[in-house]
Amino acid sequence: MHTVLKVKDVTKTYKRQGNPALNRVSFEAKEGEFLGIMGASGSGKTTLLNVLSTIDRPDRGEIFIHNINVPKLNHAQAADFRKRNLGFIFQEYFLLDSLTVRENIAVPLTLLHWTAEEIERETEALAEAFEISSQLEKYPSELSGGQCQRAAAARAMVKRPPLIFADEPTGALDSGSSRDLMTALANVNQRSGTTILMVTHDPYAASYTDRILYFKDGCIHAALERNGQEWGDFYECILRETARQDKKR
Ligand SMILES: Nc1ncnc2c1ncn2[C@@H]1O[C@H](COP(=O)(O)OP(=O)(O)OP(=O)(O)O)[C@@H](O)[C@H]1O
Repeated sequence: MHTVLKVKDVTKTYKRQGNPALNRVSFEAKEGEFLGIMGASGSGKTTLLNVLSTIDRPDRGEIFIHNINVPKLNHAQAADFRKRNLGFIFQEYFLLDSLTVRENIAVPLTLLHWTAEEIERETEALAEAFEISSQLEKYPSELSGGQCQRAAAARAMVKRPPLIFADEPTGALDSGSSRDLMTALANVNQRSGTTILMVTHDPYAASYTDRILYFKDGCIHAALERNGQEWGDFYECILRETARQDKKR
């Protein structure tokens, strides 16, 4: 498997902050890997997502996405790089209210000037994968929160980017909607080979990943790997490790 993301010695200190928000962080993610990032509030997870996704720059260190050292990109190059290579899923869905679900999912492809046929094919394939085919002609205001988040996930994946960043995707969902989202996300991840890096406080959401990095004080403090475990066994491991990390705070 190729390495899609390589993070080497990444350090970031905000102005007027004594301690670094990220302190010499190094890790890799392989093609098709579903990687979870967990850790207490203030441990550096959002800062990590921001520097990896070219929204912010590290002070030191290297971040290679498909062999491109992204902190070296200028503003315009970074914007173009994001448009072509990265997908985003946030806790808030950020769907456009005036567009139908079909149009919302298609936005990234329209921006990349795909043909109408390609757009229709890919939009419908992703809608099916996220079980919202029957909602395609509706507007976001007519959907449940879970359906909105699955539409947002379909939009993030429709251009089949090599790397998706998900920031607390289940944060606003009830348990049933979380399960539907995570099941679909994990299925599409396995089928498409897209690498997903997901920040979450939710052990249930994390139980769908292949590996979890626990952050503390800007460093990777512990790691858990699924290693072929059944879902329930991995979920228990995560609950135990999360409790252990909470105690150490
Ligand atoms: N814009 C900023 N300016 C100054 N300090 C910041 C800024 N953003 C974050 N920090 C500090 O950097 C550290 C890491 O914050 P970060 O938001 O990355 O943590 P987090 O793990 O995402 O927290 P949460 O789970 O609450 O979102 C914290 O000490 C925080 O106070």
